[in-house]
Amino acid sequence: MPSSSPPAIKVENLVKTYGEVEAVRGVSFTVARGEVFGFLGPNGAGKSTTINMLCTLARPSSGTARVSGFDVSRERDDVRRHIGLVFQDQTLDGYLTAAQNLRLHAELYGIDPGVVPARMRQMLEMVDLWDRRDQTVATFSGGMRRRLEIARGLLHSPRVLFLDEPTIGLDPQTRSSIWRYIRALQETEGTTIFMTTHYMDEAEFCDRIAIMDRGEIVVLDTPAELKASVGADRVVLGTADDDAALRALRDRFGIEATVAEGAVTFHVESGEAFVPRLFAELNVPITSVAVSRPTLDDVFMRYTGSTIRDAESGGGSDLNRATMRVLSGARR
Ligand SMILES: Nc1ncnc2c1ncn2[C@@H]1O[C@H](COP(=O)(O)OP(=O)(O)OP(=O)(O)O)[C@@H](O)[C@H]1O
Repeated sequence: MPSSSPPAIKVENLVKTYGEVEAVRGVSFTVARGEVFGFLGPNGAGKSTTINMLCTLARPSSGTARVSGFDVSRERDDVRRHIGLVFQDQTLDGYLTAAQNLRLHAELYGIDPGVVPARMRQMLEMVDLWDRRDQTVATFSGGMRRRLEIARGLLHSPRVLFLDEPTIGLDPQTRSSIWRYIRALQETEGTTIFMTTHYMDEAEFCDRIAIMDRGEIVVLDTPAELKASVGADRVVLGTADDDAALRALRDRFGIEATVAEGAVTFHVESGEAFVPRLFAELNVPITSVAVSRPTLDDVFMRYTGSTIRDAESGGGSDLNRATMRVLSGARR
């Protein structure tokens, strides 16, 4: 990347307060051009508020953000021209056909009419809706609508595409095809993708992930580095004599293991490399062995204190978090 080209997104000390609630508490990060950037966090963490500021839908209380080189407060129209949005609230017109929805969007964005038909075809083919272009959207399934929204969000060749939970509620097949489009886009058009998701398996596909909690970014790195930061692999052993295995692990390897759920359990840096040594040196018959690497679930748990599923199901947490924020703000 030439040094003269600005990053896709550059955020510095961005703050958003709603009355007493500090929804976003001074976040800073940079997203490189062409990157697929994942934004995770429990409900009420401040993800939507941050995205809304980046998309010029909400004004920052303080701090700065530049998208594709343009300031979100002072150059809103320029920002808007260079971004695409696929949000959770559906904004397709059900009475119009797929093609009509896209044409409307092309007009709103002032796309050169000469290039519209070819671009429409390209996008509709990418999301496998070309054959359905003349059907009304009201007849589409949820997955088809979402695919059409993605096609529409891309019609004007945005530099940065914001996706808010693009695959929520979709079947695994549609989810994986949406990911195929996202990757294809990144490769063919160099589009930067900024997305939120609650699916940890999808977060794995991101180049980098930021985890937000209570208005702050608590960690930001590649999925691999994040998992490495959580630490050691977990090894679960079935043995013929657990007590003897615990003693042998301590004496021979200096490992303090425990018996959990009927199996000898411990953590080591590199589980796979360790297993052959176990078989060779433990001197206690091993009946089963399972090694598991830290997952992004472990990462989420480590940095937010809850699993993504618990975080998702905690319906009342927004209010609690807001209250906590007010209280913690008041203490400062
Ligand atoms: N318009 C608003 N007025 C008042 N408070 C708001 C407003 N929008 C968001 N908040 C508060 O700001 C905090 C952050 O909300 P936000 O929607 O950004 O979180 P989120 O991480 O996107 O959550 P979710 O995963 O549930 O979408 C919450 O406490 C929320 O109640």
